[in-house]
Amino acid sequence: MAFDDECDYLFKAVLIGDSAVGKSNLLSRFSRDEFHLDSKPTIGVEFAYRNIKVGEKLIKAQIWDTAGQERFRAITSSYYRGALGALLVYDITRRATFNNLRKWIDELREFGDSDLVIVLVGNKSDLGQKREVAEEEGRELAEREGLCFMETSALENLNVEEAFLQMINQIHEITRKKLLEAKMNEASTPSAGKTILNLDEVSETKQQTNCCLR
Ligand SMILES: Nc1nc2c(ncn2[C@@H]2O[C@H](COP(=O)(O)OP(=O)(O)OP(=O)(O)O)[C@@H](O)[C@H]2O)c(=O)[nH]1
Repeated sequence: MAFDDECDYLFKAVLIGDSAVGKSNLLSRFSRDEFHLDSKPTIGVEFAYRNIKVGEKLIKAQIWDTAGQERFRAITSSYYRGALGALLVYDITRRATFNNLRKWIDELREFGDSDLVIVLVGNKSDLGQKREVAEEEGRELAEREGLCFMETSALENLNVEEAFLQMINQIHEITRKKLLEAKMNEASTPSAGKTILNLDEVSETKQQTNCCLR
């Protein structure tokens, strides 16, 4: 997490998944409300920003998109460095992209932060007649792996906002807890008599639990 002048927090999040599952279109839909039927494979890394208000705080989400194709991918470790969230995307009309999720989850666990918030996304839900992966299969995998889950359509703009916001809200929640823990640690050291804890903030944090918090 970082800070800049215009916003309270700057979060980095990443998009991953096989080629042509719709990562770039999910990002363009979320950041600019655009969709491209003829989008070209991503080469290297691209990113986009969007400002979101969560409670009283203004969050700037910086979202990175890289190629699904191995030969076009940027160096993996730097792609994940500093990321607090990830949208892991497959295409509900191509089972191979679902079968490959194991590889992506292993990569996330290897290179990602231990607190990384991961939302599993089954994209192209508008193509129901070509479906090869049942919604239930996505949900079960997500439950087994402790991830959030959502089916989306970048084309029809279904659940796109929700998927990103779910990730951003979870990141915000985890960050708040960490800041609070740091404050409490500070308060419990003898030299930190000046730190005043806001007990409303503590109880509010305790009450908020949801599927992504592990
Ligand atoms: N029907 C439908 N097509 C989609 C949807 N999202 C993306 N597409 C199409 O799928 C193709 C690939 O989309 P991209 O967004 O470029 O996929 P990507 O995952 O970024 O691909 P790489 O850059 O190669 O990793 C394009 O032809 C898009 O128009 C969707 O929700 N529904």
